[in-house]
Amino acid sequence: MNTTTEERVIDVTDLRRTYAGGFEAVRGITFHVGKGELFALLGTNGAGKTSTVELLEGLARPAAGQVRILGHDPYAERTAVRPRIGVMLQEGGFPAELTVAETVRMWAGCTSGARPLGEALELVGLAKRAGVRVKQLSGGEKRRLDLALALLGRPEVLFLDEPTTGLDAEGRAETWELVRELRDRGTTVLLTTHYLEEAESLAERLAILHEGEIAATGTPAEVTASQPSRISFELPEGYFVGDLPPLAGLGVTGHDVVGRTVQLRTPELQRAATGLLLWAQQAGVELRGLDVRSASLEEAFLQIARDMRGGEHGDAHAVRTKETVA
Ligand SMILES: Nc1ncnc2c1ncn2[C@@H]1O[C@H](COP(=O)(O)OP(=O)(O)OP(=O)(O)O)[C@@H](O)[C@H]1O
Repeated sequence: MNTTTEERVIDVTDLRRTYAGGFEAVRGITFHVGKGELFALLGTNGAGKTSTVELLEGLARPAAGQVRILGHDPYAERTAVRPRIGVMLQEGGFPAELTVAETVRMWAGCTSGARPLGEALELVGLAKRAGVRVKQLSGGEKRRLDLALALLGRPEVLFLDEPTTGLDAEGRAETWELVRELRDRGTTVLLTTHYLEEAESLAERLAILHEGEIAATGTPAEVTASQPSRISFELPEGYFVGDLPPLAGLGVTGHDVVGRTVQLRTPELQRAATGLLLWAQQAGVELRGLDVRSASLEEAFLQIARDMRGGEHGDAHAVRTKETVA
């Protein structure tokens, strides 16, 4: 997305975060998110997602670099930024003895222009659970309560940290629908998630973090396009791999054979599939179990993580403590 500096609701430049002991969890990342855009931050465990999001939320000060949320420094200008953002943390940590309604009312007391209780609960499908104590909620219901609280002040910018963890398929779909509606009404959303299909389905753009750096960024289609597509099929009776047309000539860059199943990898899906099907037609054979597909975001993610591990350093990560120095 080509946004001017004024349109950038989230603007991150060469951001770094260092913990006590000198461990650098965020190593100079740059990205921006425009108004009404949904941007996903993905990464393996320990990649630096939470460390980054905490800087964006103004909970810690960067070691270097700059964050601007709605044009303000979220750490130094917290009072200007806080009322305009909604934060859904990974662990809500509500008092267990309070009911859902009491929890929302308590939160509303600290939120300017809070939505009415009924509206907040309706939004996340908890209206019928208003009188239930928090300790009796399921994991998924607690996530919805987290979301209701994040949405209470009608935020312009919404930070969602693993919003659908613990939700069943239906709950996840409902949350996705709600997040889409909020985005369509102009809310800017920064999402971190372990569910790659969640990012694929919701995000206009995303960044894959690995060891504190951005390993890949772009639209989901751009990120997956960087990975080879796959064609798999069963070798026809009486045929061997050597009987196939020359694979390099079809733009195939790699292949595996397991039993009689062949899997081809290619960055030129149309060329490879056409060549293979023409060959099958001319040979008068059927390619049973034929499956032709572009890389999924999940495959791209796993491949990027593997590639990055190839150039690993490791030692610098061994020594670290749990205190923030910056
Ligand atoms: N307070 C801290 N002190 C020292 N190191 C920390 C601290 N918090 C996080 N780290 C380290 O920083 C790195 C990034 O952690 P972070 O929690 O940001 O990753 P993440 O991408 O959010 O991971 P996950 O998906 O597991 O939540 C990890 O190696 C982690 O061990």
